[in-house]
Amino acid sequence: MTRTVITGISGRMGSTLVRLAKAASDLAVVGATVRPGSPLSGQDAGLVARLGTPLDVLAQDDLGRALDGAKADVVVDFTGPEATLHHAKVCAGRGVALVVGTTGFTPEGRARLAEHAKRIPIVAAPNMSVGVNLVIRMAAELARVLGPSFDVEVLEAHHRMKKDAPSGTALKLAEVLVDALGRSKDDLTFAREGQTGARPPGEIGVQALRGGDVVGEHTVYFFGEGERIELTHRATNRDQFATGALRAARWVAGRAPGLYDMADVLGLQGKT
Ligand SMILES: NC(=O)C1=CN([C@@H]2O[C@H](COP(=O)(O)OP(=O)(O)OC[C@H]3O[C@@H](n4cnc5c(N)ncnc54)[C@H](OP(=O)(O)O)[C@@H]3O)[C@@H](O)[C@H]2O)C=CC1
Ligand SMILES: O=C(O)C1=N[C@H](C(=O)O)C[C@H](O)C1
Repeated sequence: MTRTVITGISGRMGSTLVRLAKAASDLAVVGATVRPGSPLSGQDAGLVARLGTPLDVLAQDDLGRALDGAKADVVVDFTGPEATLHHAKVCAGRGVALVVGTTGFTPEGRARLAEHAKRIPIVAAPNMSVGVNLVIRMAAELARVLGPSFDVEVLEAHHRMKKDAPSGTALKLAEVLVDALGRSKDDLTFAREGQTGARPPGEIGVQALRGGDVVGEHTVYFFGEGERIELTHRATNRDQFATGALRAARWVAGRAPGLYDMADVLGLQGKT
């Protein structure tokens, strides 16, 4: 049984995680949190996460309090960059493993997460869907084989409430495409406007759409002469993100300290 604490349980991902963790026979939800000062603090986590049934675990507005006496193996965190970095510090101080789905970290934030991972095992990935992680690998492979004669563009679409852009997944795709094509981060173009001139060779475009209730869509375009390849993943609900995160939670509990990603969890050969 993996004893699991879930943060941000009133959120879109937090509530999905509580529902799927409760349904899993090998996971026990032993703690849950909401934002500090939230009026939901002290209420039953099942009700906060809109399960319709109590969970007999009270939501706390502080991760330390949620961990007190919980004997947790792992914390699963999909909140926001600042909250996640605070949670990573708390987990590192208590020797509890961590799964991070949060996106939108600055380079400094990512470095702080890596520092905490010297003390505890952390799985961090901008997209926990198995399908997306395979798409990321396929994109790298296509880029390597097609080479520089194809123009590469990444397009993502998300719901109107998403706070960061481009998505963490689009940035990960951009990173693996840069590597596969032997380019540099300077080749990434995040917006175009005005007299941009002809497309520079080697440019990799990354564009973001926002609107409605789009769960998450990513397409990598490979535009060639006389042909075009489009590699698309469309998420139609959040369950596959949560299922992947809970798989990561089972995998990371009890591991050696280190910063792991979903490729490690899924046993994919070599990192992209
Ligand atoms: N890796 C992946 O597969 C995926 C990653 N994500 C990422 O996950 C993150 C969350 O997304 P989503 O669920 O849609 O966002 P939501 O805004 O729906 O949920 C975030 C939740 O975190 C809560 N929160 C904020 N600060 C704290 C804190 N200090 N302690 C506890 N809870 C806190 C918020 O509370 P309040 O409502 O009171 O503000 C909110 O309930 C984003 O970064 C998103 O990009 C999303 C989907 C998949
Ligand atoms: O905020 C979201 O919703 C999502 N965020 C992740 C990202 O930034 O890549 C993953 C997913 O597409 C949903």
